[in-house]
Amino acid sequence: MILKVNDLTKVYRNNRKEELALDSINFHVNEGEIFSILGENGAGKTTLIKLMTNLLTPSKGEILYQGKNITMMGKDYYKKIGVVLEGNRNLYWYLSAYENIYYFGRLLGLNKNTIENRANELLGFFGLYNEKDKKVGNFSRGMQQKLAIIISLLHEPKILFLDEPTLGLDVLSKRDMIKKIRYLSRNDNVTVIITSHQLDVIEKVADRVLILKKGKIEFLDTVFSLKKIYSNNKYIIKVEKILDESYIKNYFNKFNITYSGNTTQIEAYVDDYNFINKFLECMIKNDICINNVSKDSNSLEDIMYTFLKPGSDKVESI
Ligand SMILES: Nc1ncnc2c1ncn2[C@@H]1O[C@H](COP(=O)(O)OP(=O)(O)OP(=O)(O)O)[C@@H](O)[C@H]1O
Repeated sequence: MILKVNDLTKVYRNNRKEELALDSINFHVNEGEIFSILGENGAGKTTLIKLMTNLLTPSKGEILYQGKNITMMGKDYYKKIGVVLEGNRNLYWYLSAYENIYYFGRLLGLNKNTIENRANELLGFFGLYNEKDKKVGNFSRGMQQKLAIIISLLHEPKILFLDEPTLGLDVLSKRDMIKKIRYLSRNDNVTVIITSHQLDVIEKVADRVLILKKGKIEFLDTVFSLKKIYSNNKYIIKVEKILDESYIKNYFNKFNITYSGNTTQIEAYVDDYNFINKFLECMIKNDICINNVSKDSNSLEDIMYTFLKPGSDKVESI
């Protein structure tokens, strides 16, 4: 375990108004894991990240880094963490990539040799070595994002905080970024704490997800168990005949139908596969051609949608 969050509470006080942004939350982060923080707008993600990066102080509770309170650690804690909260906005656009690295490296207290060695290694790793002398203002969004991450990794932090690292990236750059994040975690044992509204990214990259709702923890476990617990038993059946809704109702309680030409596609939600069997038997008995039967598991996005839907307190079956 690298971070331990105990009874963490944050109350904002403005003009005599109080806003409880985080309400006594407890969790830990394991060393080397990719830990993702999710939740709807206003759930408390930014507040939590700001507390974990020591940019805010808790109203109650504490965060321990390897057993030490991060508020007490002060500067020592900053040596352990790398933070990319606003991506490219941290960079100087009129300086080259290398000049940016050098400038921030010096601010981090690193000497010239260390910066040079580390810069060459990281520029190579992120595929930016040949661009190192170009002005950052001429960089694409993906290149700027990579450079911001390079700078945050210069001092070899143990924990890397990434806020929306793939926002605005094209498909290729997004995949590349996912690969790099996984490499950092798996090969360099960097703990990555990541927030993103892009759930396809989280699904591919995260080991565990913490879902916040109104300042409380709604769920905390692996992506795998989130999907296992909350995935619906949805089956897709395609048959070569136009079947009436009233007919399908004999077999399934919850379903959607779409028609195309002479085929009917049924999305059926069942807890018991026997209902599918009975339906298929009937199709065979009546000489109706079955084109497809498949099980469709929910994506993380589907699951989050049910979490965040107004009025939903728990994930429900569709
Ligand atoms: N400086 C502040 N003063 C008062 N209230 C605040 C402040 N910052 C955040 N809040 C409130 O705290 C709650 C949590 O906000 P936070 O920004 O942490 O949510 P979030 O999950 O990061 O949202 P988003 O996805 O929109 O960025 C919200 O109700 C918000 O209005």
